[in-house]
Amino acid sequence: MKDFFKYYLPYYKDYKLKIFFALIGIVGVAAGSAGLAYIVKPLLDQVFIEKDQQMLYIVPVLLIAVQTAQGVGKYIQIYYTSYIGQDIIRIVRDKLLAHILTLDIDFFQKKHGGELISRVTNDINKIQSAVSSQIAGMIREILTIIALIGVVIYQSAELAFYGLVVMPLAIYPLTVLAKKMKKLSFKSQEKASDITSHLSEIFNNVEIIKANSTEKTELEKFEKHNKKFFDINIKSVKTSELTSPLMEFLGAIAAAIVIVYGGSLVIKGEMTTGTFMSFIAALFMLYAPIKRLSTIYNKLQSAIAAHERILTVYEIKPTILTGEQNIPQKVESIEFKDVELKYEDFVALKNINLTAKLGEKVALVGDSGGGKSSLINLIIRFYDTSKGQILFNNTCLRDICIKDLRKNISVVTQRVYIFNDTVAANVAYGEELNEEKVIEALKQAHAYDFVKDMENGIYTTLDEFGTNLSGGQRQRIAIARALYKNPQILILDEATSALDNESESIISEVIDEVCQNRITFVIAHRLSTIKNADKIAVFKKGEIVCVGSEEELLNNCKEYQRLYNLANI
Ligand SMILES: Nc1ncnc2c1ncn2[C@@H]1O[C@H](COP(=O)(O)OP(=O)(O)OP(=O)(O)O)[C@@H](O)[C@H]1O
Repeated sequence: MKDFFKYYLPYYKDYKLKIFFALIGIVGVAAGSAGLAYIVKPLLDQVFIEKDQQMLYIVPVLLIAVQTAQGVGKYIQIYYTSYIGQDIIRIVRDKLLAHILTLDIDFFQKKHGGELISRVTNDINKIQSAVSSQIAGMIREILTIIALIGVVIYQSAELAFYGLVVMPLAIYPLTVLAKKMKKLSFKSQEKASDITSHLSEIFNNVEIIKANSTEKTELEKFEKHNKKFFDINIKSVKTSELTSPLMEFLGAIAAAIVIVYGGSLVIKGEMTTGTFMSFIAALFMLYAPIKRLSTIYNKLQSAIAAHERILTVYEIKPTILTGEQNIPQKVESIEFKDVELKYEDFVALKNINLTAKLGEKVALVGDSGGGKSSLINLIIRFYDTSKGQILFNNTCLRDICIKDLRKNISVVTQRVYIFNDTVAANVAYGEELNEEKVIEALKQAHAYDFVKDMENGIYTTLDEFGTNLSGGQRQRIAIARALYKNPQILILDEATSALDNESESIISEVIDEVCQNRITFVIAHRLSTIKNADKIAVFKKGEIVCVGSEEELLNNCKEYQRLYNLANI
């Protein structure tokens, strides 16, 4: 718990004035509670026993005053503590996402998107109440306890001893319960994250689920996760709610002792009824904040568990580190020298030697799993080589600033990402929007003809999945986006494989046109797309087995001949 508070303490320094107001509120609540207990004495002794007329009016006024102090105090405290808590959590959430976004692509491929969403939402929400209302609650309850103990001791130090002696007895069982709560919270958050993961998987794959009629199977899987989540939460309720009866039991024992001992003092005339009643009121009122304090302590365990889960994300550091140099003004060549790539222990590429020159279109072909996409992963530095070097002119790729590198590379994949925004914003994604440049890029991609006929031209809003476009149109928007950047390196990864023959031939023409003045890599399953390639590299089991023009390969490369024959069956 100490570590938890130490971690969040620096965040509070920007809220000094707000903390001050919150504290005033907290003091108001604590003083109000103590005042209420104290009023019992003049009410009984002076109003009821001594029949003091003046006090008859003073006591109710005092009562209204202390209740108002308590109410206003509570309002002020809740407003300011919530403000501080929400704002800290906003910053923590931004910071966590900023960190996650610096991590390697490998991290995202291994982690479920849903799990990450759960960290950024569920886990952080758990911390929110801890850094705001629970901390304030703790301070408030502690102050209230101190104030009430003050009243109790002031009324009778001797009785106070009997009333409070049972308190230390509560410490051990409460600590055991808190430990159990922390474990359960950890498990509960894990389950919550399983649920978000599963939900995001279902919604992302809904087309496959419906097409295969597996709604029931998916629902059953979900129900299992949901039931486990329920079981753990019920266990948590069982544990945390034990605190209350435990405290009530101990409170009753204390009250019983006080009644027997204090009652005998009143009977003997050694204590006034008012003092006794004020004492017993303070004692009863005292057990409520103690009970609340232990509940807060339990809830804090769940925040601590969430915090520990978040810390594990912070412990992961990016391994793909940026270089300092800018990408060459003109990339004349990209050279792979004895390159090897490992995914953990699996060697996906080995002995790769390949050169691509300015103006060239280099095609990568080969069986599925041959290593074509892995080569692209290296160029855009999603992964780093485990051996060998990649040179841009004479500059080592690792020495180039990643941001600058990616600014100069455009990738078009088979899966087109459309954002829920206008055509123009989709084309200019990540860059400043320039209308003329958007139109130019759309024209180059042979997309302007259909875009200008849309309802609002380039300002027509596309939906997230691009469902108001055909597959070929989506692909052309993606090519326009790639060209808008005017990249030095253009990568087309299976960009035409999802298209029908007509769309494919249009896109292939577009690709031929846009290859000039840059280096282009094309991965294609259909060999027809790469007929005009300057160079074809044939991949087999992670190695390049032949490189050459189509004609050369048809004459000399058995693997290419095999692929060619397969394609022409
Ligand atoms: N992120 C990864 N982690 C571990 N292994 C991977 C990863 N990406 C690819 N692989 C493995 O590396 C090998 C090469 O994969 P790669 O995607 O480069 O092949 P490819 O030639 O592009 O295949 P396809 O034509 O099917 O896209 C495969 O065996 C694949 O399972």
